[in-house]
Amino acid sequence: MKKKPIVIGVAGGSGSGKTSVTKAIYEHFKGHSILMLEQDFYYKDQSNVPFEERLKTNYDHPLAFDNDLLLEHLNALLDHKSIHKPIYDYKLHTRSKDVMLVEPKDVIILEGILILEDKRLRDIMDIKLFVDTDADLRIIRRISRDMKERGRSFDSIIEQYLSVVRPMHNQFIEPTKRYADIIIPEGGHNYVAIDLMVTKIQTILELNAIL
Ligand SMILES: Nc1ncnc2c1ncn2[C@@H]1O[C@H](COP(=O)(O)OP(=O)(O)O)[C@@H](O)[C@H]1O
Ligand SMILES: Nc1ccn([C@@H]2O[C@H](COP(=O)(O)O)[C@@H](O)[C@H]2O)c(=O)n1
Repeated sequence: MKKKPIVIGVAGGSGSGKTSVTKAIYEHFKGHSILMLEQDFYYKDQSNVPFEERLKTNYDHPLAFDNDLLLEHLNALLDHKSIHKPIYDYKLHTRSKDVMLVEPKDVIILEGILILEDKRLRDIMDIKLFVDTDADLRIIRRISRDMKERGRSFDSIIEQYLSVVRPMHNQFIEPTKRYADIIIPEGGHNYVAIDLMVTKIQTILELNAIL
């Protein structure tokens, strides 16, 4: 009988370095049986909402996400079935028309600002990480990334940060730190924490292979 895949959750504030940590772990096992599932790709579809309205959506509130679909997909992968993962477009603020076929794998890394907020998701995770980075570093990283990669202006990033991102972080994201098994300071360049995670995953995979 096939072993249940290992699910690792990587949470943390926007700009904390979640994606960098996730990619570092993923790269280590690349070519092996591992996949990444980004909660951001499961923002609710807004293709029927006018663009001007999409600009006003609160993307840092738990209700912005379609966690039901995320859960459905996770359960399918745990059942060794493939899924059609949505693709998210940060410039258009909605899902793209395309989807991505994702085959089931032995290790699933689930990454997102609010993945530890939903008990249903927490209960599926074998290891829960929280990437913990000070707010000043997070906003500096976010400005740089959102201007380069997400088509945002400096003014729009600051306005969104002060009105939504910061208060939602304090209300919903920061409190989920208490659910984490491991807290990783500073994110993507914390090679000690990344190496520890890689070793842990390797051990679980080796045990699964012999048991
Ligand atoms: N430890 C770090 N030091 C400096 N920059 C970092 C570090 N970790 C991540 N970054 C950079 O900060 C930005 C946001 O990181 P990212 O991993 O996308 O964060 P998140 O997924 O939590 O929003 C990226 O441009 C990334 O290259
Ligand atoms: N249309 C959107 C959707 C999301 N965001 C912001 O993305 C952040 C989460 O992604 P990270 O990679 O930074 O974790 C979240 O804080 C949203 O504000 C957005 O700006 N526009």
